[in-house]
Amino acid sequence: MKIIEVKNLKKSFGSIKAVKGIDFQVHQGQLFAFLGCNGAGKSTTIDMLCTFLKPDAGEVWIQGHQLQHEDEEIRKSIGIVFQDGLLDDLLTIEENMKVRAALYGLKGKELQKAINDIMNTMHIEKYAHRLYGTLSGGQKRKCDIARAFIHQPQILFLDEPTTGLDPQTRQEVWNTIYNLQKKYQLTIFLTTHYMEEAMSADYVIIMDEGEIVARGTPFQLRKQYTRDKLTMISNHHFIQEWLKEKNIQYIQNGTEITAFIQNTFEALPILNHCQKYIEDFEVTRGSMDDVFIQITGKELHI
Ligand SMILES: Nc1ncnc2c1ncn2[C@@H]1O[C@H](COP(=O)(O)OP(=O)(O)OP(=O)(O)O)[C@@H](O)[C@H]1O
Repeated sequence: MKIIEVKNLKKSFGSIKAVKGIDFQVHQGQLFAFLGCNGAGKSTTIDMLCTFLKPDAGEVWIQGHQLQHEDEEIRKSIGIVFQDGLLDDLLTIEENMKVRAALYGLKGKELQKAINDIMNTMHIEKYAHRLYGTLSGGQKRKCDIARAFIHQPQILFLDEPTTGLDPQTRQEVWNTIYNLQKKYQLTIFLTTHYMEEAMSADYVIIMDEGEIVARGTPFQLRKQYTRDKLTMISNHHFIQEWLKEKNIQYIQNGTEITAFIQNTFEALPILNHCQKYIEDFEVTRGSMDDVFIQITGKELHI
C-alpha cells in the first residue's frame, strides 16, 4: 500500500531550481532511503512533505491526505527527527516527552502510557529523569526518536539520524529504529550519508541537482551500476597476459591484480585458468558507494 505519493513536485528559490519536478512513491512499512550530495534537494523535498515549505507545483499525498489541503492530518501522521536534536537541554527526558505529548492533546493516563510505551521500546527508561543536556550523542538520538514517535505516527522522517556517532552507537540506534519499525509497521523515510545504512533500505532514490537520477532496491542498483571485482595476489605475468587476451579489464597495484567482472560467477573461469599462479584471491561485490559515485560522479561527504 502506498503511504506517500509524490507527483511532479517542484520548488525554486529565485533562480535556483532546488527540486525540478520529481515523482516517487513510498510503500507502507518500507525503509526508504533518500540519498544525494549536498545541495541535491533532499531537505527541500522533506520540508515540503512535512508541510514546512510550500511547493511551487506538484501533488503530494501522505497516508491518503493531500498536501496543502489536509496539512493538520499530515502532521499527525508523521514524526520528524532532524540532524540537530530539538529537545530542551534543561528539561528531563520525561518532561521533554510530556511537553511534546501535550501538543498532540494527550492527557492524564493516556499521556503517561504513551510515554512509558515509547520509553520501553526505545530502551530509554533509565534516562527518564536525566536532563537531556547531560546525555551522550547516542542517548540523545534515541530520545529524539522517542519524542518524534510520541503520537505514534505511521511515518518517521529521519534526517541523517546517526551522523557524528561512533560505529557501535550507530548500530545501537539502528537496532532501536528496527525495533520500532517492526513493532509498529512503521514507514521510515531516511536521509543518510552512510552508504551501509542505505544498503539496508528496501528502496533507494538518488537525487542530484534537483532530479531523481536513480531508483531501485540496493540489489537492483548494485546490479545495474556496479561490477564485481576479483582481486588476486600473484608474482607472475601469466595472469595479466591472460586477462589481456580475454579482454578482461584489470588494474594492477604491485602484486595485486584486480579484474572487473560482471558477476561473481565470472570469477570462476579466471580462477580456473590462473589457479597455479595465484597466492591468494578475493571476490568483492560492488558497493552502494560504487553505485553512488557511478551515478553522480561524486563521493558523499559527511
Ligand atoms: N531557503 C533557501 N533559499 C535559497 N536557496 C536555498 C534555500 N534552501 C535551499 N536552497 C538551495 O536549494 C538547493 C537544494 O538544497 P537542499 O538543502 O534541499 O539540498 P540537500 O540535498 O538537502 O543538501 P544537504 O545534504 O547539504 O542538506 C541548494 O542549491 C541550496 O543552496
